[in-house]
Order: sequence, then structure tokens, then C-alpha cells
Amino acid sequence: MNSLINITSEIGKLKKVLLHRPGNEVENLVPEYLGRLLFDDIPYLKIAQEEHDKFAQVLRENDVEVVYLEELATSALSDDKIKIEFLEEMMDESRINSPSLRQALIEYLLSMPTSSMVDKIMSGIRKEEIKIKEVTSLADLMMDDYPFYLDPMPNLYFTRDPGAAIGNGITLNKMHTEARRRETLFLKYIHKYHKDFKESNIPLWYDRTLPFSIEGGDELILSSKVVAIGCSERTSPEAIEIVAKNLFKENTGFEKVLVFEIPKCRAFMHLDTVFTMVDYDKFTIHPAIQGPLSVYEVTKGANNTLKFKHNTSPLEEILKDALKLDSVELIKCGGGDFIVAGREQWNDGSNTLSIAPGVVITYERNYVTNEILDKKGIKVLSIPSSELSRGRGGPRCMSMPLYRENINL
Ligand SMILES: NC(=[NH2+])NCCC[C@H](N)C(=O)O
Repeated sequence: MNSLINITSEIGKLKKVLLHRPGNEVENLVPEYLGRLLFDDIPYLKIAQEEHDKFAQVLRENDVEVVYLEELATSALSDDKIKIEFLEEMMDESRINSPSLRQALIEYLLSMPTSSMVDKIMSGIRKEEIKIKEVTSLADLMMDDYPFYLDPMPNLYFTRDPGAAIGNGITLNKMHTEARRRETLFLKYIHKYHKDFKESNIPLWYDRTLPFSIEGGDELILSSKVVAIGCSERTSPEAIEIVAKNLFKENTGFEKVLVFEIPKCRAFMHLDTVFTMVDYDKFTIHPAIQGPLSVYEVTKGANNTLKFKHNTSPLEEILKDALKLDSVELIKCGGGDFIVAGREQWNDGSNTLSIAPGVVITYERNYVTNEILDKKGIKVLSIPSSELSRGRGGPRCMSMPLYRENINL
């Protein structure tokens, strides 16, 4: 038990959240590598930052403490020994094998104040920034036209995915794609060395060194007893089993994992792109997944084993039963209209961030879905989103809640 991390629902009053303001990493996107870096277009950074600042402002106005990844990372890496350990690991995972290049990069990064070093690693290092003093490998001599020694990490503003808080612990995730794998190193060092985290002894329900991928966009905390995890393009059944075992073993109060198997495609990359919780008994859903969705239940068996069941009931019944509710309402993105739902879901119409029961932050461009939510009695706080949405993630993806007040659910 610690007082730093507490997430026992999707909707309890949000008190503290981790964000990352998009930085120069976004300016290192070029058309040639967009797909590999998981972008469909290049956001205009200045406007993306203004939109992101508005997001942070709405959170603060609603009594949420906003902390930034860069600040936590800078503070975790302030000690020189820790900084070197981090840089060595970053070089390994960036596949910097040439000894001279590695040394040149490390010297370059160490010459900066820690916060600039963190920014630089996030934004990537271009080849012309570094001079190699002595040739120690064939690669040092051979010049290909790939522009970077260290790739940019433009997806960092989706803080939801590298890690997720569940109860009083976190999953430190193994990302599905190479493009995002190094992102979790920041969280690893924060967890291990940041004063507040270190003192709090936060349990890890999953570790990034495990071989199976899992991403936070697939992890939804439905109640203090039930977690929903998407089995998706990004999250594997093996990782879900490991998380379930750890949650059940540690006496966290969690009793059930509902596994939502969703189609494995880019438009539905994580569960939270098609399904989120907005109130005690209300959920948003992309109508296109209702047909193909399969739900499985994982519960605790004897002697640290797991029990599995395919639940073929309608989704409403499954949720009612899991949350002990008399009724639930599934609110369709775009009102269920094929074109509107498709368009708004592409811009994260279902990707709402609840900051209290019945209060959500959404993108203002999804005006049809926003109006429907409003009519259903949900308070909708919408933020500008022309540029942020180009990264294919909405308010839920752009936030890692650290602390929510407990609710009765
Ligand atoms: N939780 C989410 N839905 N995150 C969206 C992340 C988008 C990002 N471009 C990616 O492909 O990884």
C-alpha cells in the first residue's frame, strides 16, 4: 500500500496525472519513416503544444495535479552513476554497437544539463550532430542515408501506453513495436530511482523485460475488483495471464480480468480506441467492434492458477454482471452512423478521459459523439485537437492517471 499510486476505477475523481508535452521529437518526423514511427501525418508542433497546454489547463482547472514525464525523468537521473547506467541501457536498446560512436554519443549527452539530455534523447540525435574521433568499426566508416543515430520518440505524448497504474502498482510495459520500446526506459528509471517512487515501493504487475507485449491503452480498470484488458494488435494473451496472476496473487482486491478480444488492425489498435468508461453505468463504444468482439473471463483458481471462461453473453450483460449493476448503457461513437462513427473514431471519438464520474475530456472535433454524450447527461469538456489527433490518440491515450479517489464500485 502506498499513497503515490491509487487507481481503483476508470472514473473516480482524478487527482494526479502524468503527461508529456509534445516536443522536438515531433519535428523529427519525415514522410519516409512516418509509418514505422506510427504516425499518419506530421503535426505542426507549435499548435500541438498549444492544444496540449489547453489539455493540461483543463485538468488543472478541475483540481488535477499535472506532472510531466520529462520532469520526473530529470529528477530520477540527477545522480551521475544512475545517469550513466541509463545511458548505457539506452545505447544498448538503440543498437549503438560501435564503441567510438557509443562513447561520442554518451559524451555529447553528458555535456548537457540533465533536463536537456532527457529532451535530446526524446527528440532523437541526427548524424551530423556527432563527430566520431576514431574509427573502431566498419559501421563508423560506412555512411548510409538514414538520418539518425538515435531515433526520435514522437509517440511519447501518449503517456497511457508505456505503463499503466492498476490499484497501488503499475505495469511497466513491453511495447509491441520497436518504435515505442525505448519509451518505457524513462518509466523504468522513474520507478527505480525517483525519490517518491523509490520510497513508495510500488509493485510491478508486469515488467518490460518479459517477452510478451502489452500496452496501457488496452488496460481499463472497471472497478476495484474488475480489470478489462484488450487482447489486440498490441497486447498478447500471454502478457494478460501474467498480469492477472500478479494481481490475484498480491491480494489487491482484484478478482476478475475481462479479456476483450478486438480485431487486430491499426484503426482499433488498443481497447481504449473503441471502448471507454464515462460514468458508473455508461460506456462509449465504437459500433464496428460490437460484432467481432469476444469476451473471456480470467479468475483465480486454486494454488496460484487461473481459470478461464469464454463468456458469450451480450456485452451489456457481461458488464452488468461484472460491476453488479441493474443496467448499463453503451453509447455509440457517432451515434452508430457508419460514416460519422468511422470518421470520429479515427480521430479518437471513443477515447474519452474520465476525470470524475460522468465528467470527461474529449476532442472537440468529435462534435457528434460529444453532443450525444451531453444529451446522456455526461459533462463534456472538449479541447482543441487539429494537430494532436494526427498521432492517432485522444485524451485517454495522452494521460497516465497516477491517483484517483476511490469510488463505490
Ligand atoms: N492508448 C492509445 N490508444 N494510444 C494511441 C497511441 C497512438 C500511437 N501513434 C501508436 O500507434 O502507438
